[in-house]
Amino acid sequence: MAPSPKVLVTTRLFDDAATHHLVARGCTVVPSGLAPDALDTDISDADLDRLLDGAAGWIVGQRAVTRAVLARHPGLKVIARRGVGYDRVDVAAAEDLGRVVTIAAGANDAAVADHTLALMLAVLRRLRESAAALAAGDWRVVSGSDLYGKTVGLVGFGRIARQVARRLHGFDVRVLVETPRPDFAAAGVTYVTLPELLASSDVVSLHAPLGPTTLHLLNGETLGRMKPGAVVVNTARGGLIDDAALLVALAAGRLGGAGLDVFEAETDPALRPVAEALVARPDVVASAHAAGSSREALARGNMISAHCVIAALLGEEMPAGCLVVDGR
Ligand SMILES: NC(=O)c1ccc[n+]([C@@H]2O[C@H](COP(=O)([O-])OP(=O)(O)OC[C@H]3O[C@@H](n4cnc5c(N)ncnc54)[C@H](O)[C@@H]3O)[C@@H](O)[C@H]2O)c1
Ligand SMILES: O=C(O)[C@H](O)COP(=O)(O)O
Repeated sequence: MAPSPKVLVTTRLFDDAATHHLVARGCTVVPSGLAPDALDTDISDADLDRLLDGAAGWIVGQRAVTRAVLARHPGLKVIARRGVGYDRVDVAAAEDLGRVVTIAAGANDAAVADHTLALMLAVLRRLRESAAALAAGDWRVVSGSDLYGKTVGLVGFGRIARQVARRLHGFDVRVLVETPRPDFAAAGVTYVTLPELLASSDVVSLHAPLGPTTLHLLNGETLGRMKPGAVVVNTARGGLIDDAALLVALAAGRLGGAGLDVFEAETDPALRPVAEALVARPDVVASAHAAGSSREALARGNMISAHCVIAALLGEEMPAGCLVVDGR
């Protein structure tokens, strides 16, 4: 290993504490050159190759890490996600090429769970319409629905969904869960199939990773199986929902609204008009992939990803939170 291994940081909102830690452990930190809150998907391929030249570590945001990029940079030993989703990283290629891929497991699960509840409640209580009316000087009451007493269906039951379930118990709701491995004995949840969950839930909240089995999990057909007036919440990944089909279902009045933090348009600019039509709707409460980005979660994720890179480069044991992921 070079005496002062180069670590490229392209994830947005990286902070000084994590940078100083990398430097203190002998790394040379190379920033992306973008504005601190800009997405690394905005870096051109040529600029990325220039930035990665000679890098041993890469703390990456939502940018795709492809086999081709990895092959062009044989000195790149470790790719660390500051978050937990790694659907944009070709982990099979990384494994083939002997590279380490890590995530910051648990760094942002509380933040995403809080945000999920915020979206759920905001849609149910029609806070967007209420706030807009009041801002326009209209003091009428905009009446929404209780969360209390409802049935909430969670798709996926990993770190985030379990935190969502814990929070939901305080609302006295029935919690249904659909997951491929219903082996976690959680009090107060009932494991069901996806068709059962869709048919019974007043709120459907998505917490599964994006992959071949979850792409367009909610599409025209499955949205049509949901209870009339039900609410959809997605704080997981754009691509779990067919956004065009969701727009059709909302416009037809089939659903009660949607809370959306993630959109297909994030990775497919051709779908921008669909995302824009969704976020313009009064029954949609939206944020721009911010669920996991509370100040506290960012600080944790930044420091964990720095630790992951250092451990991989210096051959140390991976510290708590650093989870090495593979292609299986
Ligand atoms: N919006 C944000 O800012 C943000 C932040 C963090 C995570 N995320 C997304 O949330 C996802 C979940 O995060 P996590 O930390 O809970 O991950 P996790 O790996 O702990 O849990 C994922 C769960 O999904 C389940 N799953 C896998 N395939 C499924 C399928 N076909 N149907 C139903 N369930 C399935 C898994 O068995 C597991 O229970 C991440 O993959 C990421 O994409 C988004
Ligand atoms: O996968 C995640 O945890 C979220 O998408 C947030 O990722 P980020 O921390 O890289 O923004």
